[in-house]
Amino acid sequence: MNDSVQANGAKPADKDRVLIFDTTLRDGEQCPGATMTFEAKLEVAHLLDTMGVDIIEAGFPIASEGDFEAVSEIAKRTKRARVAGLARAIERDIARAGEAVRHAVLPRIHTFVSTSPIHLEHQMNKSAEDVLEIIARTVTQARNLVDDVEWSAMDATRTPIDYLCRCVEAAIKAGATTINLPDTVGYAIPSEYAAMFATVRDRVPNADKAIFSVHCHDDLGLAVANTLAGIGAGARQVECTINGLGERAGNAALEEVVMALKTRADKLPYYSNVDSTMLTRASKLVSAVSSFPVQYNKAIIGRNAFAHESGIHQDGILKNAQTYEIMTPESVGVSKSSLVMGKHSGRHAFREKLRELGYELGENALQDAFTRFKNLADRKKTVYDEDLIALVDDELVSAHERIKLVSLAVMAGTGGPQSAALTLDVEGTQKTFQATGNGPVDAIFNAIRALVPHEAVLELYQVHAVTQGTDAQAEVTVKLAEGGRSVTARGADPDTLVASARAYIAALNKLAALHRRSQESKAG
Ligand SMILES: CC(=O)SCCNC(=O)CCNC(=O)[C@H](O)C(C)(C)COP(=O)(O)OP(=O)(O)OC[C@H]1O[C@@H](n2cnc3c(N)ncnc32)[C@H](O)[C@@H]1OP(=O)(O)O
Ligand SMILES: CC(C)C(=O)C(=O)O
Ligand SMILES: [Mg+2]
Repeated sequence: MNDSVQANGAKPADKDRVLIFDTTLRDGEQCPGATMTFEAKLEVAHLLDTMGVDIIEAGFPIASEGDFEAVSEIAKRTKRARVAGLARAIERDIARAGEAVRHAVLPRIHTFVSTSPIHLEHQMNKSAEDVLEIIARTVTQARNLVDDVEWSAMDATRTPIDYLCRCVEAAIKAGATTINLPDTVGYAIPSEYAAMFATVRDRVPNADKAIFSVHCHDDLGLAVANTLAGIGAGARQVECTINGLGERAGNAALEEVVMALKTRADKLPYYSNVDSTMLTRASKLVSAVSSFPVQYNKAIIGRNAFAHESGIHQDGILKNAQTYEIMTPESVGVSKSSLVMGKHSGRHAFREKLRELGYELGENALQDAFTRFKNLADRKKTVYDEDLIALVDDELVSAHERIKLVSLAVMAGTGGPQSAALTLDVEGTQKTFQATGNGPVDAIFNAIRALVPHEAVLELYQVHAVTQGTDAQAEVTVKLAEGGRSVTARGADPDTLVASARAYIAALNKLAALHRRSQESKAG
């Protein structure tokens, strides 16, 4: 239930309540490729009912047997919301819609007819006077079936205002309890859409007998802006869809409208009864069942809506989330903001991320790991947690080692022989060697053998990708055996050859450490 409080601390009045009419299952399903199964529709309707949507437009019962079945089953199962079925201004459509919603606790028939000259002439082939008569007849028919009838003027925003007022008056006179003035083709701009509502509400003598409704399409990307403008001009029902699913560019997105009202209650003193913490869940469900992916940067529920990669923003978020977030992730059902590690990230976020992963590094180790991370991020599109773990593990091991990799350049390809120019830091002294080999890895290992002569035998060499993609970090495992002892070590890097060198060097360091320890114990 609504718990919103206005900026001045007062509870909003009933007259400021905006009814949320969800048409995901009707207008949303109308967009190419979004067809949902019967079971999926029941699941979506259940969630909409639970989250506090006021009216669920469950389908267009005349469209198909399946649509009829879905509307009637949703009508039977829905506990709190009204359930609407859509019908053209045609007797059989209205009868079918009435039949489908009749078991609902709160049934609604939503009937519509075109009012704009272009639709009347080219689609309906009817005169303006014909349509006035059709409105009176069909709304009366619907009202004889149910008490709650919504009438829509299809293409209202391209309809001359005088004629639109006559149609609205006729619909209310015939018993319509909700009047919807849709921007069917997404043509309106906010000031114009608001003016249409203001004029109709002002001029139509029986306007106070109906609730006015907005229904906006996003052809110009203005669906939500127009919706808010309509509310400002007195509309108290909003028709919208989860994820903005709908005809062509879609309908006004429910989550955007709900959160705009909630977040900007100072300028938009209206409220809805939708539980906003369920928005993310609803979005995921609709995306899954309609097979429509949600764009990453979609407002409110896109995966980047509470994700931050740039260092300056991450630093701000860590200090106080309100520096870069105007609503809390919890308010839309996301557990917390995420800090995404990438080439734009800074030290504050890097340290915090490592803490989350269980690492507490000293200043120098952190600085070294950060330098390697930046290097990695420059070469790799996404730095996953696993990449960081591999990188820091590697850093922790090599920090105490006597042999360190300084640089590596490899010549590989079909020409052969492959060669590797390697520089190592061996106990504080840099040494370089260029070796050839039977393949680039062999060349690298030969160079290491030349720089750090040893008897150890390579028993295992294995490569695998830490994360997915062609830019994934490679993790190489090397096993070396010497004098009855064997050690296994790993090296990670997006470059498999560098990872190979790191792994071999790490194994040598381990062998040396073992050797040192046994010498010490013999001496002690
Ligand atoms: C803006 C909107 O979203 S409107 C809703 C759009 N949604 C849909 O169309 C989805 C479901 N539609 C359907 O399944 C089918 O179109 C049906 C069952 C409704 C009708 O199918 P058909 O009888 O084969 O007609 P078809 O779709 O080809 O043409 C539409 C007919 O409805 C008429 N029509 C369109 N809107 C209305 C209306 N509001 N009131 C009365 N007649 C209308 C058209 O003029 C056309 O009539 P005609 O056959 O006399 O030329
Ligand atoms: C059926 C009506 C309300 C509609 O979807 C529109 O006009 O966009
Ligand atoms: Mg529509």
